Amino acid sequence: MNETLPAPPPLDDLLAEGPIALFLDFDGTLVPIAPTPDGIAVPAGLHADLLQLAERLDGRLALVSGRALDDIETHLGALDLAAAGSHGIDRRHANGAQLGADAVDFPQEVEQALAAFVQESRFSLERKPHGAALHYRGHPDLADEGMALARDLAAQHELEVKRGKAVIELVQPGADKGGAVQAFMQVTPFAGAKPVFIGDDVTDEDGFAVVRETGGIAILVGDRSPSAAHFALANTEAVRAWLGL
Ligand SMILES: O=P(O)(O)OC[C@H]1O[C@H](O[C@H]2O[C@H](CO)[C@@H](O)[C@H](O)[C@H]2O)[C@H](O)[C@@H](O)[C@@H]1O
Repeated sequence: MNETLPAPPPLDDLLAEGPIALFLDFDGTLVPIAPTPDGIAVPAGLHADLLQLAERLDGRLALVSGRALDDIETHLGALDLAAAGSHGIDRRHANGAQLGADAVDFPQEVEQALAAFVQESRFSLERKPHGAALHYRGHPDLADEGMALARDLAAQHELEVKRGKAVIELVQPGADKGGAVQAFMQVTPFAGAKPVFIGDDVTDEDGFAVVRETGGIAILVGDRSPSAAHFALANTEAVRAWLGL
């Protein structure tokens, strides 16, 4: 638990002050971190609980994840929620309609280069339509090698590198969670509400920065310093309890 950040006020208290728009990270926020991306244990009824919460917020709830949207659907079922996947660049309204421009596909030659690289290494490759992730959980010694490769490929193909928990990712320029929050906050039903962003990873700091700049509330899950968050919750269980799930 972050010792310098206080717990957020109860959700009911925030709602009593006015409408809020809730932006929720997925891994490490709603679902505990697991050894592999497919090995997560999704709490029973999570999707139904989120739908109920979204209804309570008049639809102002969006998932904002590093995962691809179709990957999240393999774990939650067909999404009836607003969501932004692949680090926020692939955005959808709750009815499934695209929000903004279509996200650009990940270059095939980069995916092939990564696939060839992981065959000869202890990394595992997560393919996404708009990015790719090199996972090295359990092998922290691989981080420098992974970063060197990712930086090279990013420079050659005009991509960007993101680091997360035991993962190095290549993404399209502009893929960041802050951009997703800004995009949702311009449209119904989010516009005019106070944004609240909850996330655990360094990639969530982009979302924190945007809600901070726009008078919202940033909530860190776990511990990290520095962070732009105002408040902290200890873990995914504390998040679900705070949300009333
Ligand atoms: O933005 P998020 O929803 O938090 O997604 C961030 C990345 O999460 C996943 O990787 C992380 O979680 C895995 C399962 O717990 C874990 O094995 C891995 O070490 C973590 O980095 C996902 O696989 C990535 O695509 C997301 O970008």
